[in-house]
Amino acid sequence: MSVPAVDHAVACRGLGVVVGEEWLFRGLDLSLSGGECLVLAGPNGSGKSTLLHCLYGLHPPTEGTATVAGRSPDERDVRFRRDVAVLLDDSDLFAELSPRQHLELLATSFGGRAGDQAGEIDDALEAAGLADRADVHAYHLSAGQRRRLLLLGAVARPHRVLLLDEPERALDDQGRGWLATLVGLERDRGRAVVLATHHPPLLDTADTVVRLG
Ligand SMILES: Nc1ncnc2c1ncn2[C@@H]1O[C@H](COP(=O)(O)OP(=O)(O)OP(=O)(O)O)[C@@H](O)[C@H]1O
Repeated sequence: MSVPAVDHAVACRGLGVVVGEEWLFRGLDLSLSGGECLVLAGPNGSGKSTLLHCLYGLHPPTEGTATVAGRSPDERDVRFRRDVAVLLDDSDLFAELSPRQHLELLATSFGGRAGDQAGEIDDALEAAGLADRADVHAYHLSAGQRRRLLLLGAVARPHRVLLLDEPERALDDQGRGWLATLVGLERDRGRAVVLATHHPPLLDTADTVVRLG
């Protein structure tokens, strides 16, 4: 499903975060429209995850402003969550649900009817290389298979903006190729993507690279 491109899907002005007594980053200006991808790069501890937390309303900036999908980030606000999908460090699965049940749950949670998206779910599982694991409990999945399912879950939600923290983690070469395709599809559908990565080929998917640290 395509969504209308949103001008300035992400906009930050003078954003800064202090951790302890030091500025992790400061004076950060970002501007991203629908259909664009912004990649956050930088060494361990440079603040990439913290910046993503700011954009999802999980970490208040020390100074400056952030606007995401036209709102001040607040993950408790259902209107915000309807526009902003996320895969963060601590994103997790329901151990007792299968990949298919996870995606069905997401489909029905956001207004769809059970069964309506069965074909799309099959296609998504196939593309992610999870077709033969579609009906096993999530606790039987490998780390890379869990990561693939978490990514599928993030993009299965309605959203205009997608935030991804090191989405390549635990993925093999084939999985990283699938991830790059997924990010390309998101852009084609008019979504704005912000991702933090240590995987250089993902930098090629970027319209803008912001290096922290
Ligand atoms: N709430 C917090 N309280 C204390 N320190 C924090 C907090 N949030 C982040 N930090 C510190 O801020 C620094 C940046 O962490 P962050 O996870 O944002 O970096 P990163 O660039 O994502 O690193 P990595 O590449 O290792 O994932 C770290 O030193 C971390 O310990």
